[in-house]
Amino acid sequence: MSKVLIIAGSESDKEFVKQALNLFDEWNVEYEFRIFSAHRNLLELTEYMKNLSSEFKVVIAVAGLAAALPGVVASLTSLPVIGVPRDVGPLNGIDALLSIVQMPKGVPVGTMGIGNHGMKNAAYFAKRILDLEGK
Ligand SMILES: Nc1c(C(=O)O)ncn1[C@@H]1O[C@H](COP(=O)(O)O)[C@@H](O)[C@H]1O
Repeated sequence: MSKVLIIAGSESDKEFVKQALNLFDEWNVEYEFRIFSAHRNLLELTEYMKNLSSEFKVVIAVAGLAAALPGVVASLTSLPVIGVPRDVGPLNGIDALLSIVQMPKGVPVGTMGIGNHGMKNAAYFAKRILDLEGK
């Protein structure tokens, strides 16, 4: 069974991420949800990504503020990575968006919009990627 991996930067992102998890539950899409911060737990994140199961076909990486996480995840896998900028902090997600969207060449992150719509669209986009397998 193909699965989606969702990684968020903090426990404080959990409720936000739930919007995507609810959609996956509704669609019977399998997923794993993990919390890792590139800033705070880089070594653990790297170790986890090194041993990733081949069941995963796409990764969603969610972070607010200075959002290094999606780019770092994209540097550690050849799977498609969808980045979601969370609308937190004094800049309301503009900081996270700019951290995610301008990746150096060769390390792409498919960047969604800021906030709730971006989180839900990440689920829709991941589902489209999984659906390619049956086509
Ligand atoms: N942007 C990052 C990264 C990272 O990019 O590695 N790690 C945590 N964070 C973000 O910091 C915000 C506040 O986190 P805390 O509530 O833990 O202080 C969260 O939205 C998280 O995604």
